[in-house]
Amino acid sequence: MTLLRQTWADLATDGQLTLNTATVERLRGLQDPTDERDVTEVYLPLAQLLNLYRINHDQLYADSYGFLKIAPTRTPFIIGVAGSVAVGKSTSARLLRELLRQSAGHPRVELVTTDGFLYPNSVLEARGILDRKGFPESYDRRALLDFVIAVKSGVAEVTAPVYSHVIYDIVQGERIVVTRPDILIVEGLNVLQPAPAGRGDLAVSDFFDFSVYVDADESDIRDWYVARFMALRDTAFRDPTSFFRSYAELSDEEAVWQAREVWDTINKPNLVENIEPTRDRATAILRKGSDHVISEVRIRRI
Ligand SMILES: Nc1ncnc2c1ncn2[C@@H]1O[C@H](COP(=O)(O)OP(=O)(O)O)[C@@H](O)[C@H]1O
Ligand SMILES: CC(C)(COP(=O)(O)O)[C@@H](O)C(=O)NCCC(=O)O
Repeated sequence: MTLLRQTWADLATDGQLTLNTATVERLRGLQDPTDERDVTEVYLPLAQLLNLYRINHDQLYADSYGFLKIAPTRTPFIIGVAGSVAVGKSTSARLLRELLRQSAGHPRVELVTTDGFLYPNSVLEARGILDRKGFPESYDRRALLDFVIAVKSGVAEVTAPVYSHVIYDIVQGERIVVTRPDILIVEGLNVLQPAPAGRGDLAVSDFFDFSVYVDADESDIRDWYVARFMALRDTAFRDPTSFFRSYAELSDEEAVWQAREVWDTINKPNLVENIEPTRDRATAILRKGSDHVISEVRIRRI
């Protein structure tokens, strides 16, 4: 079912849960105009719906363990957040993390981005796929799956590798540690992908209890990608350790050309071939207009 933004906003019943301007500004990504109104009108009802799913999930596990006569263990609720490069997934995932943390019982919520599971540049280079970063084959899917299974099974301490956009590679020796959260959010381009056909294997999406796809027209996302590239040229690309230092010297015209080139040869094909086809697998689709603002929400009913 598709709900226009106002109809969706009217579903919210918990006016207590909110985030202040400073928090929203801290959590939103570069060039992302998401504001407090979006939190109240879009993310608050979403967090409430998520909490309904979570309460039922916890009850189902408790009842099943009782039926099977096995010791009850706390099973974390897993949320996937998917969508194109530059669509604003990170903002959505961070806002949900914050809202869920504030909800009843103050659950422990962890957020992991799948870029940590990209193969290091040395491996991508050896396989001749350095220009396919973000495509399914550029990830160590087995390691990502093992990570999610370990968290879902309640392993006390699970670690994940860390990716840096600044050095454009996996950070050697750095890991993030996840210690038995109540909720795990897994955010990334390809998290809704099913397991490769014919292998009888599993995919991380098999472990999601709820999933969100952030959606917009490709031409709009391309414009946001280019605008963000221009903003990065004046900020992050100036960092002496940035892999993209040379981009900081590009003229406006050259920077637009370069950003479009990356979009047209990498991010658009990945969106069209791999990411967009997974959209209808999501429990909720947040649909953005050309102004980057969420205009409607689609909820999968089956
Ligand atoms: N080259 C870069 N340097 C620094 N930060 C970057 C760079 N590219 C992307 N980012 C940041 O990384 C985060 C994830 O970006 P992306 O994968 O495009 O997803 P989304 O825009 O959907 O959140 C964003 O917060 C973005 O601002
Ligand atoms: C790091 C990414 C693959 C996103 O990873 P994710 O966390 O979504 O798995 C992407 O932001 C990226 O940098 N792609 C490479 C092409 C580009 O520079 O836009």
